[in-house]
Amino acid sequence: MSVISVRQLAFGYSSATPVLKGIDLEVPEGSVFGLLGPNGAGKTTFLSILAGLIPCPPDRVFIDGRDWSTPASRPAVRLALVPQEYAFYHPLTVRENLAFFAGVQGVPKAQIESRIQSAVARTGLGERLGSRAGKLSGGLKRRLNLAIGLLNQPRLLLLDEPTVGIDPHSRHFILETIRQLGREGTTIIYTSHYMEEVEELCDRVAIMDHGQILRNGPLTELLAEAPPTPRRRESSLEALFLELTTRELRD
Ligand SMILES: Nc1ncnc2c1ncn2[C@@H]1O[C@H](COP(=O)(O)OP(=O)(O)OP(=O)(O)O)[C@@H](O)[C@H]1O
Repeated sequence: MSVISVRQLAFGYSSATPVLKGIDLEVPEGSVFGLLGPNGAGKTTFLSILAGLIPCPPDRVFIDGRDWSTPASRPAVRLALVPQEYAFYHPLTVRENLAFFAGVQGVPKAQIESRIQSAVARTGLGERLGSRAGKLSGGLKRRLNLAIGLLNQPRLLLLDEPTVGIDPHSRHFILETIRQLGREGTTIIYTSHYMEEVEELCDRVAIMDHGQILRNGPLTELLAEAPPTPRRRESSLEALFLELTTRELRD
C-alpha cells in the first residue's frame, strides 16, 4: 500500500516557468525511495511540497489516501524533512539546538530528554552535546541536521542530499543510520547525486529531470534496464541516469 501517492503534480515559482510538470509517483509504506536528478531537476521543490514548506495544490498529493493540500484534510503524520542546508543555530550547542527543535516540533516536555538521547545515539553525537554547532566539522553538522529530523520519530523521512561534502567516516555513519531506519520500517525519500549510495540503500528509484519523472520502479528493474558501462562490466544506475537525463553542463 502506498503511503504517498502523487498524481499529476504541477508547480512553478512563477506562472511563466513550470518547475514540476505533472509528477506521478507512488511511495510504498516502508520503502527507501531514491529520487535522482541533475541540479535543477525539481527534487528539492518536490520535497518542499511534501514537507508543507510550499503550499500543496489540491487533489494532487495523498498521504495515507487523504488529500495533503489543506491543513483540515491532512492526516496527522509524523513527517520530517532534513534539508540540504544546515538548519540549526550555529551559536547554540548541539544540545541547545536539539532541545529547541524538539520544542518547535511539539515533543512533550517530559519526552524531550529521551528524544535527544535517542537522536544523538543514532547519529553518534553523544560526545558533542556541549559543542557549539557552528564549530563542528562538515560531517558532524550533517549528523546534527539528521538528528534534528529524527526528534519527532518520523514515519516519513525526507532526506535532501544528506551526505553532500562530508568525510567518508561521517558518510558511512549517516548511510548506516538511514539503512537502520529503513529496516525499522521508516518510509524514506532520499535524494542524492551519488548513484552508488542510491544503489546501496534504496529499494525503489525514480529518475527525474526538468520537472518530470523519466523512470520509476524497483531498483532491480532499473538496473536490469541500464546499459553496460565502459568502466564496469555490470550495468549501473549511473549509466541509465546519464542516458535518460539530458547531457547539459550543470552545477
Ligand atoms: N525559491 C525559488 N524561487 C524561484 N525558483 C526556484 C526557487 N527554488 C528553486 N527554484 C528553481 O526551480 C528549479 C528546480 O530547483 P530545485 O532546487 O527544486 O532542483 P533540485 O533538483 O533540488 O536541484 P539540486 O540538485 O541543485 O538541489 C530550478 O530551476 C531552480 O532554479
